[in-house]
Amino acid sequence: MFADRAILETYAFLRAQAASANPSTSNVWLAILAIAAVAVVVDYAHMLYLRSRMPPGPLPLPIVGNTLSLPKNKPWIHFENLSKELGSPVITFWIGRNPTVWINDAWSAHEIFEKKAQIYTSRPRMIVFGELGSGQSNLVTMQIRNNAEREHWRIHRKLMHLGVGVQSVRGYRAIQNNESKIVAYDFLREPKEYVKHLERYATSVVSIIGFGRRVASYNDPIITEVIALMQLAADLNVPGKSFPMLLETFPILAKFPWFMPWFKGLGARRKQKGGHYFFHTLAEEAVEQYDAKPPAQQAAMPTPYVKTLFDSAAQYNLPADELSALTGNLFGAGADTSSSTLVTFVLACCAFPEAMHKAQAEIDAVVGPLRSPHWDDSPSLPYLNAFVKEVFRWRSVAIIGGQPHSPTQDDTWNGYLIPARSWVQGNVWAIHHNDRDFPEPDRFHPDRYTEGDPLHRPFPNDKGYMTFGWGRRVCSGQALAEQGTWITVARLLWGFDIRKYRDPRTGEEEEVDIFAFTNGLNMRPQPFRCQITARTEQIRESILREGEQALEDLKIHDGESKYRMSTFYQKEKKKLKEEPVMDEKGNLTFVKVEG
Ligand code: HEM
Repeated sequence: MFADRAILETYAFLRAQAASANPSTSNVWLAILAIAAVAVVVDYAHMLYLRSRMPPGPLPLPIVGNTLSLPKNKPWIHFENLSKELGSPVITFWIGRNPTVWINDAWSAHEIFEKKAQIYTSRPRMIVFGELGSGQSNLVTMQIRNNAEREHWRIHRKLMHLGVGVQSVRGYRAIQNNESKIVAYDFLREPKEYVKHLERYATSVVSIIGFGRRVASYNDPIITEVIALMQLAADLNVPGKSFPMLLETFPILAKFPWFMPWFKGLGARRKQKGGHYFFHTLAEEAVEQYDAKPPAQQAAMPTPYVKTLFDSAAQYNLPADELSALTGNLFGAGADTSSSTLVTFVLACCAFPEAMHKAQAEIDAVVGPLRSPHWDDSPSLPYLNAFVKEVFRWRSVAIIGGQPHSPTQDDTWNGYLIPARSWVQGNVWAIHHNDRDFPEPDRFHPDRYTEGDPLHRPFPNDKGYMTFGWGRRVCSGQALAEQGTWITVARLLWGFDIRKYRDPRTGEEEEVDIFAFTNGLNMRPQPFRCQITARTEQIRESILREGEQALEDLKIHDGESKYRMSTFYQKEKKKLKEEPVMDEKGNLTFVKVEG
C-alpha cells in the first residue's frame, strides 16, 4: 500500500538524517512534515484518479475517505440511500483509503457475483476479521491469490460439503425434525423463553452433526458462548468509524503491540484465536466419545463430521488449526444465523397475523391436528413454502451478505472499474428492500412469491432471495439452514398462535417494532415480548406426544463435554503450565509457559 511505504520511507529518511549531519530538531520535524504532506497529496491524487474510474460515490477526503459520513449504526441503510441518491445500484464508498464497492440491487449482484463467479471467488485482504483472526486457515475468510490458494480453498469447500452439502443434509432430517419437535414442546412449557429455545435448537442441530453430541439445555455454555462470540465478531465486522477499521486502511498498524489504541475493542477477538484450540480439543473429545460407542449405536447415528474430518486429515494434509476452523464453523456460521432467522419469524407472526392465519388454514387442511407437518407435505403447502421464502427475504440475517467478495483481476461494471483485490459487498438489506423487485418491501407478504399476485415481480434467481450469498462463495450451510427453517416454521405455525404481548391487567397489546433490529452484520430483532399458545387442545396433545417421543429418539446423541470455551484457557494453562502454539507447518504443539 502506498501510505505504508510512505511511512517506512519517512522512517528511513529520519534514521539517515539522524546519522548524518545531526541537524537541529526543528529541521527534522520540517522534513517529516514535508514528506508526510507529499505522501498524503500523492496518495489523495491516486484516490481521486481511482474514484474517477470506479462506480459513483461521494467525494472522499484524504486518508479518511468517506468514513466520517458513516452513521453509527446500520450503515447498510446509508448505502441504500446513497445508491438511490446517486441513481446507481452499484456505488463506491471509501472506508479510509479503501474503496469498497456496494451492490444494492439483485440484478447487478447477479451480474457481478454469479455471472462472473470465477473472478469473484476470493475474499479481499481483511486485517481485523482475517489476518488478526483466522485468515487462511478458515474457509470463511480465505483469500485466493494464486493456484495454490485456490486449491487450498477448494479442499476446504469440499470438506465442508462432506459435512453439510446438499448431498448430506437429507441424512440430517431426522435430527432436525426431532429437535424442532423439542422446540414445540419447549414453547408449550416455557413460551417466554422462546429465543433461548430457538438458540438451543440451532446449536444442538449443528452440535449433533458436527460432534455427535446434542445440546439438551439452553443453559449449556456452548450456546451462550458461541452466540456471544459470533455477535461480537459480527459487530466488529460492520464498516464503521471505530478504531479497528483504521487497520484496514493502514495494515502496518497491525504489526504494533496489542496495547496500541487502535486495537481497542479487539481484546476479546484476539482471544478468539484461541477458539482454534478450543474447537480442536472439543473435536478430539467427540471423536474419542464416538469411537467408544458400541458398533450398533454408531450404526444408528450419522457419523459425526469431526470423525469424517479427522479421518481425512492425513489425505488432505490438514493441520490442527484448519481442522478446528472447519468444525468451529458449524457453530460459528450455523448457530446464530439459524436461530436469528427463527426469531425474525416470530416477530413476523406478531406483526402480520393475517399471513400467519393464512398459513395455518393451509396446514390445517393438509395436515390436521393429530400430527405435525413433515417435508413430504411440502408439495401440498405452496403458501407455507412462500411464507418460508418471505422469512428469508423480509429481514435477512446476514444483512450485508456475510463477508465481502473480491475480484482476482480488474473488472468492469457498466463501464466503471472494479479494481482487482477491492472489497465488493452485496448489500442484502437494499437488495431485498428494493421496491422495484419487492413492492412494499417492509410488508411481510408471502404471496409476493405467487405468480399473479399484484406484488409478484421477476427475480434473477429461482429462489427469489439472496440471503445466502452468491457464486462459489455461497453459504456452505444453505441446504441445511433451509431444510431446518422449513420444518421449524411449519411446525410452529401448525402448533401455535404467536401474537403480540397483551397486558393481562389492561388487556392492551404491546406494539412490536419491525425496524428494531440489532446492529451487527448478523442481525436479529431486538428483544420483544409475545404470546405463544397452543392452537387447540388436540394440537397441544400432539405436541406433547411428539416431543416426548423425540426426546426418546434423541437419547442416542446425549453426551457431555468437559470443556467450556470461557474457562478453557485458564484451566489448560494452570493444569499444564503450557500454552498451545502453532509450529511452522501449522501443527498444534504445547510449550512451557514462562514463569
Ligand atoms: C439462516 C442461516 C444462514 C444464513 C442466512 C447464512 C448466510 C451466509 C452468507 C450470506 C454467507 C456468505 C456468502 C458469500 O460470501 O457470498 C455465508 C457463508 C458461509 N456459511 Fe452460512 N448462513 C446460514 C447458515 C449456515 C450454516 C447452518 C452453516 C454450516 C453448518 C453455514 C456455513 C457457512 C460457511 C462455512 C460459509 C463460508 C463459505 C465460503 O466463504 O466459502 N452457514 N453464509
